[in-house]
Amino acid sequence: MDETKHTRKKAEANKSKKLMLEIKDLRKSFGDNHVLNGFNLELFEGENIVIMGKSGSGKSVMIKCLVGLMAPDSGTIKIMDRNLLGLDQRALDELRSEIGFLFQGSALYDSMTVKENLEFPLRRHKHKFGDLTDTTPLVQEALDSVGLVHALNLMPSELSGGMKRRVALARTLILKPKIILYDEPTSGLDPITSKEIIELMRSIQNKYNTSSLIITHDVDCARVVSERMILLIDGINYAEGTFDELKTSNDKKVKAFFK
Ligand SMILES: Nc1ncnc2c1ncn2[C@@H]1O[C@H](COP(=O)(O)OP(=O)(O)OP(=O)(O)O)[C@@H](O)[C@H]1O
Repeated sequence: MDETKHTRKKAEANKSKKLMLEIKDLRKSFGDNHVLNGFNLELFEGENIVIMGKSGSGKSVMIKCLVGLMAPDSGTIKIMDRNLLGLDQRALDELRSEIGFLFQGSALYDSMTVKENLEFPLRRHKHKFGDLTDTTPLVQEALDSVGLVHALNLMPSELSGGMKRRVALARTLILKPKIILYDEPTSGLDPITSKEIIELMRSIQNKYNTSSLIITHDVDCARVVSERMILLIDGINYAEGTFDELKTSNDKKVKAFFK
């Protein structure tokens, strides 16, 4: 099928889907450094969007605005129909439990077992599950989703880099988030382990029907996990489309990402 038709068809299909996240005209400057100059994004239920941008292009600034860690200068952010920028701390905390993060720095607590690491978010977000007397079923389900049930009682020091990343992902999944934000999910991993993590991201999307925003420089990762991609250039969504559409673009700035 012709790619333009494909995108149009996809856009039409999206119309019937639930809008999970909407960013409109997001702007953020630090003095004369205009980082975000009107960034827009729509993320639909069950969709994976990859965001690529050069180092310093504003990906982290955008994510920080998205999770309420940084206030934008202007623009709107709606998460599941709730206007993020108007929420008080309590409402923000509740909304955060619907969003899972897999950040580069999302390290495990070294002094805790895998099980204890996974129990941690359950305690922080009691409003979602109440006072659980037995966390084991939830911990096991999350570990099962990443193929690591056998690691329940291991310490982080006993895990490989890839296993640590999987446990971090399980710790994200335990709250059954509707949206997952991945920041460089494959960085620092060897190609085979990267491939495993990428496959896992797809299987999680299929199993939980999550919507994900994935920041990555990894072209293979982008190809496999994304329904759509956004290139963040000059503070805006400079180019948007499927992997194949962007890869075959004639625009110089777009081409640079696929070399
Ligand atoms: N708190 C801050 N104060 C001043 N400038 C900032 C602040 N945070 C980010 N910046 C600036 O905003 C710009 C974008 O930074 P950001 O960290 O979002 O880039 P990035 O796209 O995530 O880069 P990388 O891929 O290297 O992580 C940079 O010029 C950075 O110096």
